[in-house]
Amino acid sequence: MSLHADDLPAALTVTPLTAPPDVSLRPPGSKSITNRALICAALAPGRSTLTGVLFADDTHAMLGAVRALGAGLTVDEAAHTVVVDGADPRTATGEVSVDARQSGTTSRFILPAVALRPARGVVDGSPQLRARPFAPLVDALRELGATVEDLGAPGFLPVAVTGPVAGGKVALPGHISSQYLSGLLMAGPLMTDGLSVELTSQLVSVPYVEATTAVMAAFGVSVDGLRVAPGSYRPAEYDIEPDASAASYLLAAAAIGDGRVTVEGLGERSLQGDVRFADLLEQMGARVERTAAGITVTGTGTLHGIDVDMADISDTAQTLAAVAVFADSPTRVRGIGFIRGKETDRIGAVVTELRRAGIDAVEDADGFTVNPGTPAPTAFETYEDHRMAMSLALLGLRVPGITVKDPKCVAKTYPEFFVDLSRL
Ligand SMILES: O=C(O)C1=C[C@@H](OP(=O)(O)O)[C@@H](O)[C@H](O)C1
Ligand SMILES: C=C(OP(=O)(O)O)C(=O)O
Repeated sequence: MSLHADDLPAALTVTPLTAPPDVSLRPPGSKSITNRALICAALAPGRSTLTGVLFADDTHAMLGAVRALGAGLTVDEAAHTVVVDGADPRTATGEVSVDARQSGTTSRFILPAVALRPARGVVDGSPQLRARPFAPLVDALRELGATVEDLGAPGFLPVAVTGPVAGGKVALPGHISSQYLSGLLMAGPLMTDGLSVELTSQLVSVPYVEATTAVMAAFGVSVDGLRVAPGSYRPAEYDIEPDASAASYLLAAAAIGDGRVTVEGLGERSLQGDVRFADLLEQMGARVERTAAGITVTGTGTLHGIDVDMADISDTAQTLAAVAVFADSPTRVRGIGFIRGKETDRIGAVVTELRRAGIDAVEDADGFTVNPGTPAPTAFETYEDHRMAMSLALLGLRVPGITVKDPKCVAKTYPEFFVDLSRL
């Protein structure tokens, strides 16, 4: 049976490891970097070539979105390459519509870019995405001079936006999602007056904003503080590094399975904050080696619980919850109340599912506590959340009878997840 997301059954029982893993793997390209590079390339007049591209549901959503924006695309999935012929959206005509599917990044990055067009553009997504918060971005775009129509409940998708957006100064909350800020910054240089953002609350997911400014710099635009001067993007040849959030499952497997896993291509100069997940495994007792070429985690047979703020790297909180099950003391995760607004309420979901397996997990306003235990054979619900599926599957490496329902949901960011898991 193929373990690619397209071919998976309605429920998948994970085969426990029979020996400690000892492998070196290269996860697919970063979702976050792919979707940033696609936006910047689409806004850069001329031809850009992106290599190491992730092909998954979230990036297919972005490919469709930048096509609607006017970019020409030549896609070679087998070679992980996309050639982008960028176009200036400020000269576009005609109504467009974008289906962002389940993708937060696509929807939050494309909306400010669509607002650069002097014509109407509709942005919508799946029912799951329609339930995720958009109000701060809609409010900011209105303040910057765009017309935004609520086509559904105010503050949620779908919306229609008509530009051009003049730009200037805008106040933006930071505590709900960093994606609003990243999306505004990327459209910033094409706003008539440029853009200057003032955060009105503490920013979460900070490393993602650093990744945004790094990708913008590669396409010739610099961000000074949270200010972008009017200007233009330059086309570029851009190689996308592997996905650090995807890597968390593979590195966690080394710790859980008392083996050794190397993730290739995520060196010390990675743009992704989620590479710091390895630091947490180290704090728990695993051995970690970092080189320019990658990260190696070696399980030592002992894992201790930790108390950690994961506001910067919250996509790996569920991965940590799975590792914490096998520690010798409780793990407390803090600072991540905002992940209740992701694909699902991730705090509620992870606690509910661990408890379903007989693990004593406790929900808090801003995180959770996992008390270690031995999971019972369980069929886990996954809430259409790829990270629920990938994290809970890790339990099945150590104990028999772990089944993940709707495993296909990994297609959002990591269609080959179960293929790679089987290589352990
Ligand atoms: O900018 C990005 O690429 C992302 C930012 C994070 O979202 P929030 O800023 O909403 O926490 C993260 O969870 C998401 O998977 C990707
Ligand atoms: C939260 C996530 O994605 P997004 O917000 O881009 O939909 C994720 O990939 O875990």
